[in-house]
Amino acid sequence: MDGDAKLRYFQSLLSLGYKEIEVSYPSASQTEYEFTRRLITTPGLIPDDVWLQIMAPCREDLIKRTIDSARGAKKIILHIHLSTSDCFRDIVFNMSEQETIDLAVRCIRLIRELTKDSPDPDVRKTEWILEFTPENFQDTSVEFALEICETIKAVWQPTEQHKIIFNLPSTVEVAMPNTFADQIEFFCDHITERSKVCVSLHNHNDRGTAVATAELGQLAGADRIEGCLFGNGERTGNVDLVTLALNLYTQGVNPGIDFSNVNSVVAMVEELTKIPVHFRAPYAGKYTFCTFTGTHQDAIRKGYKNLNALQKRTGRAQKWRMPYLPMDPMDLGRKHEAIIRVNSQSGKSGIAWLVKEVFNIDMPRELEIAFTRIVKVHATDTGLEITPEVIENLFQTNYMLPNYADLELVTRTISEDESNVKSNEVDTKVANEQIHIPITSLNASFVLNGVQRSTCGSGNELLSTVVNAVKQLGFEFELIDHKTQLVQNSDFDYPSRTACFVKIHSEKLSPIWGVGIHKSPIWSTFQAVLGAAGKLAANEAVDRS
Ligand SMILES: CC(=O)SCCNC(=O)CCNC(=O)[C@H](O)C(C)(C)COP(=O)(O)OP(=O)(O)OC[C@H]1O[C@@H](n2cnc3c(N)ncnc32)[C@H](O)[C@@H]1OP(=O)(O)O
Ligand SMILES: CC(C)C(=O)C(=O)O
Repeated sequence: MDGDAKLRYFQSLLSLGYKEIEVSYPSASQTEYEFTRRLITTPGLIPDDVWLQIMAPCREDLIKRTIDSARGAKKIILHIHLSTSDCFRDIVFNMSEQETIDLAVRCIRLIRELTKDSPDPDVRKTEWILEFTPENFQDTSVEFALEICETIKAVWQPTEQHKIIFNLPSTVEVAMPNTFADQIEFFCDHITERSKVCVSLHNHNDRGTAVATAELGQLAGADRIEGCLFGNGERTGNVDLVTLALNLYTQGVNPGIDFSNVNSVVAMVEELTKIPVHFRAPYAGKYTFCTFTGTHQDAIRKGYKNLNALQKRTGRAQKWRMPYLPMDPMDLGRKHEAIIRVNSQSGKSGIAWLVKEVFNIDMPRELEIAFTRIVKVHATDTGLEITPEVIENLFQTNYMLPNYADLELVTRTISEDESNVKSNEVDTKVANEQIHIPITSLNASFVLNGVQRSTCGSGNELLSTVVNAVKQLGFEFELIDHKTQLVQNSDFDYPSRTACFVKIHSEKLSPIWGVGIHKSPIWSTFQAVLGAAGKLAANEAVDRS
């Protein structure tokens, strides 16, 4: 990242709520040094309660340069690292334990002189905290780690107000989380002047257990954890701070970090680091709140129904209790609509969910089963995910009039029976199951696919009247089932619409469904019956040929 990108990243971390941010390795390059200077010298970039952390190896020349980069800062955590494991001491440094301690002591003495003991009052105005990392702590004998930390503490002389940070890393993760936790517990129990020590963890993910290791280490006594958003870092990365924070959140502990718009955090990190966040990353992945399989979709649909019913009954928000979804996606600024994804392994619940999203209708159970068969054949044939657009297309093609939206009512005369319901009441009256609107005759003119047609029919009530009117157009069929439903998108959706579901069959062919949706119950019934009759006739024609 260049300076501008680093600045944006820094500001994003601030807005999420982080208070200790490692911003640079000033001795590594001019870019790192200048970025540190830019943060410190640009007024207003660093809030008063935020600590800048800067990092250096245990080398005098590089430490001097690092401290120089911090001139004028209010609060600095100076982070020095030196490996303590046998493997690194032998192979990389060729130093004994005593030589390693001696090097550390020399460097900490130098740091004291250049910071809190400096003769320059301006340097002493900075609040200095020393952080020391015995690198490869997990692979270091815990006795030696303690010995070097005790020695460093004695040289630095921390206070309770400005504790020394001992940052104990699994630099390369080489053991199970419980083993690491035992090492941390031992360290916490044996380090002296514990109230002047902040025990910090720094976990890498080589065994894929960085989160578990950090959490167990914290339970074992650690006070602080270092990590990166989405686990970026060398090799398999550092511990993922997003997961750590939201794991706390889901246990009812406020992590003090705001991920209420997690998608924007993903976008920021992906843009600046050019490293994508995995689709299945905990909490933040694109698929985290998507379910592809039928039984999961069914359970979640029931979960939402249950939650909504409880909320309606009690008039207040309910505790999150949802199969398969560990937290409410809304808490992360994510949407419920994204939850159901349908493919060839989905069942009727997921498909019904999408139909509800697209048309706002609850299909009768038998129609759900019939439509699921159609969708699954399509999903298997194409091998693709079923999107709302595909659902809309399949549903219309199979159950609705072609271009049903173009079906225009030209004229309609209605005669009513003795109960004398006024005609404008008829249009707004809706029943949830069977509709019994007392219409006994109907003259309908309509335009379908650009062709003007008209028909008339009579019966005992709306449904039989419409069925007869459609039969007058030359269709032969018998009505088997019929349901009507109110379709209301929102409180403002007035007048509401009616969905009509009919199932018909003929002597030769198996049953077929038709669906109509219109603000007039008469017209939605007409659409449903005409749509099903037309489809049945088309199937018969195919059957004959
Ligand atoms: C576990 C971690 O992630 S620690 C963080 C690591 N981060 C970085 O290294 C980023 C910045 N690093 C750099 O810019 C450079 O490596 C520098 C400036 C630190 C050193 O650069 P150079 O002097 O050119 O050496 P180089 O990059 O080859 O590093 C290896 C040298 O550093 C020494 N070294 C490695 N770690 C440390 C340490 N913690 N303390 C002191 N010396 C160290 C090695 O022993 C080796 O010394 P040698 O040349 O005498 O054998
Ligand atoms: C320098 C330290 C903190 C480190 O990155 C590690 O040991 O993993």
